[in-house]
Order: sequence, then C-alpha cells, then structure tokens
Amino acid sequence: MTATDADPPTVPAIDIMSAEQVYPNGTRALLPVDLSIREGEFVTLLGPSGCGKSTLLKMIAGLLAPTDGRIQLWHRPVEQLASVGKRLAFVFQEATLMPWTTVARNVRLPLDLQGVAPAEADPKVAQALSLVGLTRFAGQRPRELSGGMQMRVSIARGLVTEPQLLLMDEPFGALDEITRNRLDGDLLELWQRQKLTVVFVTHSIHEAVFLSSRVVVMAARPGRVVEQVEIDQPYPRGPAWRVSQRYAQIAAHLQDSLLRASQDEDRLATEGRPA
Ligand SMILES: Nc1ncnc2c1ncn2[C@@H]1O[C@H](COP(=O)(O)OP(=O)(O)OP(=O)(O)O)[C@@H](O)[C@H]1O
Repeated sequence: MTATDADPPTVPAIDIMSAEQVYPNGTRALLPVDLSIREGEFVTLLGPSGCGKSTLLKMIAGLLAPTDGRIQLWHRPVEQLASVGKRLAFVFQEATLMPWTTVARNVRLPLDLQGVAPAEADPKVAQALSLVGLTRFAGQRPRELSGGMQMRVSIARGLVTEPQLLLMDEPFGALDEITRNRLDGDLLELWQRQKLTVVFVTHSIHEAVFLSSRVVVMAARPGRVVEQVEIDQPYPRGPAWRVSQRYAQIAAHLQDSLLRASQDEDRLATEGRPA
C-alpha cells in the first residue's frame, strides 16, 4: 500500500543488496539484508532491542559502511546522492538540541554547517517550523518546550534541508503514549504533504501498524529480517484506524511473528550451548 490509492509510486529509493554488518569487536549485528524501498513508502523496521535496526538505518544513511554487500539510494552510493538532486535527513531518538540558543537557531544548524547565508536560510527555517507547527516558538529556548515539542524541533531541523528521504531512529520512544500518538499522526500528515520516503525504527507494534505502508520485522541474535508485511490500509489514517478490526489483526500477526522469531533465538541459544 502506498501514500494514495492512485498510481502507486514505483521508483526505487533504497536498494539494500546483501548488506551485512560485523562490528570491529566481532559482533555480528546483521546477517545479509536484501530490501528494496520504493519512493514514497513509509517503511518501519520493527524488532526487539539488539536486532540491528539502528545498524541498518545507519548503513542506509551512509554513517556506517556495510562490511559486505552494498546499499544504493536512487541507484547511487549514498555519497553521490546530491548528484541526483536528492537529500536525506536523520532524526535520532534524543532531540539533542543546543540548550543555549533558540529553537530557530537549532533548526538552522544544518544550513549554518553548509555555509548557507542567513538571508537564504531563515525562510527555510520558518518553513520547517511551520511544517511542525512551531512557528510561535521560534524565539524560545529548548528547555521552555515539552519533550514532544523538542522532538518536533528535531524533526524541523531534519526537514530544513528539504530532504526527500527521512530516516528516523525511534524518534518518539521517550515520549508518553498520548504525545507519541499525536506526533505519529502529525508525522503521517507531513509525510503525505511533503511526499517523503520514510524509514522509521520502532519497538512498538502499535506504532508500526498505525504508521506504515510496510513493516519489516527483524529478530536478534543474530540480527536479521524475518518477514515483511504490507499494510493495505489507505491514508490518511486517523484515530479510527487504531481501533479497527483490521488494525488488531495486523498487530496480532506482527506479535506472533516477533514471538516466533524470539523462540527461534531461544532454541538456537539452547542448542548452541555446550553440554
Ligand atoms: N559500535 C558497536 N560495536 C559493537 N557492537 C555494536 C555496536 N553498535 C551496536 N552493536 C551491537 O550490534 C547489535 C545490534 O545493535 P543495534 O543498536 O543496531 O540494535 P537495535 O535493534 O537498534 O537495538 P535498540 O532497539 O536497543 O536500539 C547489538 O548486539 C549491539 O550490541
């Protein structure tokens, strides 16, 4: 399922070809992953702690090179992304804002680092703040904002470079459930309005079902992809989706898939244990 019912986009934004990761200390974080993500999809990486979600996201972002295999974005290695006029942004779990300066200056940081002049940067900052509904808070300091608002500043900082690809590593994991649900809804609106491709990491089955056009289920020890589930529910999705029968069915299926994968882990661990 894609962003609209009309003509689903089919341009591949991300091609992950047998990409794997063994950290220098020998930890095999990810078995080879093969995954293709189309432009305009909202894909969630769902799995327990340690299954390699962040590792995979960092490899997509080019922050970590695969130890084997390769990853392309719009048919290019990530470092050549700009040559095809594409940009990506990475949003971390922590908002990591500079406490000593304003919301607007925090959002402007990526443009400052690129050497963009304030006269050119400031309208982009205003636009990004408007996208996350924080226009009125541009002059405030981060500590004056709630945790949810700080996360929205962090998202605005990601959006200010006008990316086509948004990579989000459990951005709402530290927030209370009500705030998290609201931000999930806001994020979907943003995704549709900006025609973004999103890869979103979460532990939460419910968040994954609410948001995703496709869920990639992962398991740990060793980290791997165990299943992919397309969610054939049209957008926009509102609160009624969260209490629908179909939503509950998909959540139950994902829970079952995660449970089966963790039983496999236990079995492997037991069988692998010396007598
Ligand atoms: N820099 C590193 N060096 C060595 N091992 C690492 C490193 N980073 C992660 N790992 C290990 O790789 C595995 C996958 O970690 P990763 O952080 O990708 O998992 P995750 O699914 O994102 O977990 P969480 O949900 O807890 O963030 C884990 O066993 C982790 O301990």
